[in-house]
Amino acid sequence: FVPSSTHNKPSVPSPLVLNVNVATNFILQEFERGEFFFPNAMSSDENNGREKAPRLSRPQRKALERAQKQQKQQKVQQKKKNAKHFKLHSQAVSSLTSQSTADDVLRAIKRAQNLHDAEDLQTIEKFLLEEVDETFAFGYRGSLLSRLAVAALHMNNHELARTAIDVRRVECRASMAPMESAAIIRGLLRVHNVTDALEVLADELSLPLEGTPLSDSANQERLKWRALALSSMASRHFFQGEPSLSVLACEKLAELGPMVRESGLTAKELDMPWSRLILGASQCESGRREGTKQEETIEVDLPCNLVYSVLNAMSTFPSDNSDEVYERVSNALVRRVVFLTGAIDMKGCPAADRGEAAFIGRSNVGKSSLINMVTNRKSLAYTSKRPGKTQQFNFFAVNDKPGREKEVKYGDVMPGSMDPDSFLITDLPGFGFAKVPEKQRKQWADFMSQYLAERNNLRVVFHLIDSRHGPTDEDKKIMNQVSENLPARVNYVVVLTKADKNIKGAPGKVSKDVMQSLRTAMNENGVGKRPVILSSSNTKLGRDDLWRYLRLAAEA
Ligand SMILES: Nc1nc2c(ncn2[C@@H]2O[C@H](COP(=O)(O)OP(=O)(O)OP(=O)(O)O)[C@@H](O)[C@H]2O)c(=O)[nH]1
Ligand SMILES: [Mg+2]
Repeated sequence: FVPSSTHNKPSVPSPLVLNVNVATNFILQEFERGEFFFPNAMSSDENNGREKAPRLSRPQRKALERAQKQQKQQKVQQKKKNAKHFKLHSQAVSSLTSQSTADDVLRAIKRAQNLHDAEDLQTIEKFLLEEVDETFAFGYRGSLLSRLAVAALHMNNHELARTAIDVRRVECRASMAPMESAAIIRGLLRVHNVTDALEVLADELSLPLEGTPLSDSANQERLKWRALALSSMASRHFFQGEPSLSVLACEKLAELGPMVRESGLTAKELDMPWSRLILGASQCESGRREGTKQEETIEVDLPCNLVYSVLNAMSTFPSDNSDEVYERVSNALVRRVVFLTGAIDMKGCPAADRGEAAFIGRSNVGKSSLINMVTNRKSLAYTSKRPGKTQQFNFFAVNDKPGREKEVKYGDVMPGSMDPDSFLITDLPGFGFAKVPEKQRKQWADFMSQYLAERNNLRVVFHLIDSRHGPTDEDKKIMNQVSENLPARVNYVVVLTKADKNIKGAPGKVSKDVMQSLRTAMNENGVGKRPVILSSSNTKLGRDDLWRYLRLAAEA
């Protein structure tokens, strides 16, 4: 209030008095308004500072002030910059810095995905691409990028996903985990980007790794995740009604199966979702039968029933003999089955209007039981402890038109037609049973040779042999007959039965001696190398193998 210059001029007192008065008035006014600021209330530091100030020269003081100001400005700018790039909406992790942990980033990604916060996701991407290098989070940057890609796909941000995938592949290749590739593939499939999914599969999950055996743990890991990625592909498209892509995935799985076996991975370690795949395939198939429009993205030959594609892939993999899976297979492949007729000669056979599979073998070897097993019915074909139960050629129709049994029983004429995968099963009387009169035995034998040679819709003959005893003389005769008369279009398959009763302490296996005598008999009687299936109607062993051949009848 009092200009310092006035102190230097004591010769003029009146303005000073005046000024003091004015000042007092002003103070009082301000006080009344409650806005007064006491000069004495200033901190002693400030006062001291004022007193100390003269120690620096003016240019020095100014320079100091400038430097301080600049420093302050820089700090503010840095803060602003950080806030612009890496400040997140997320409260759990509100900003990312190079000191953040992988867990922080992961939490931020998850939160952004859950909240559909596109801005946060972009901020995290910028952070991962621009702020940190490969040393960040102990080398987990690649994993974070793959998680980011998955989140981006969830939010339909394809561009961001692509960048994350590409950068990961180029900069973090060494640390890429197969599990992450599989997750990315799943993400890509979810948004219908099959092209990219196949590309990731080919680039990141190809096999085998150079110079390493398949049993190597890195190869095993890849095998496992490649298999799971392919199953995701198959399952997703089955459920979406796009069978061609699923069939393609199943074909790739079937190629992978033998490698998986070679690697030593077990069914338990793989934990393949076969049950779900079969469910998907059968749902897709029923849509197909009902004429629901199905998307065809690529050119692939579809089987007569999509379940066969899954089955084909499944049979190349190590099996865990899951009842649930087998149940689903039979229920999907045998939706209806009906006894058509019994025949004692060629005239009595039903129309040869679809493929056919026959079960032949010695009396009591388990033919009727095996038919019940593959069709998942308890007593479709009658079985008995007493040999000679089946006394005629019994014909069963699988997946015939609905209501076919009414036609058979009452002669009604039903509308509709059989399904594309319909086929016939023939249960034959057993040979070699002494109690059957000679004349009847001769009649059956003649009928059988005629049937094998002339039944032109026949596609597969299962020759059943007891796995405990090996081939009998009667079996050898059949082999001879097959080699001489069976047309080339018919597949001949040997089935070893009752494996559950086999070798004490090692049920489900067949003894070397039996196997040796079988191979010798096959060679000596002209059938040579043919498929041999080990089966048991009790434990359902061999069911998927049997179905691989039944498929030939269904597809005829
Ligand atoms: N433990 C065991 N017993 C079986 C198996 N398959 C069949 N059997 C039994 O073997 C007996 C004969 O079975 P069938 O299925 O009637 O045999 P089949 O070949 O049809 O006999 P025929 O009609 O006389 O020619 C029955 O008592 C069945 O329960 C099997 O895999 N394991
Ligand atoms: Mg029988």
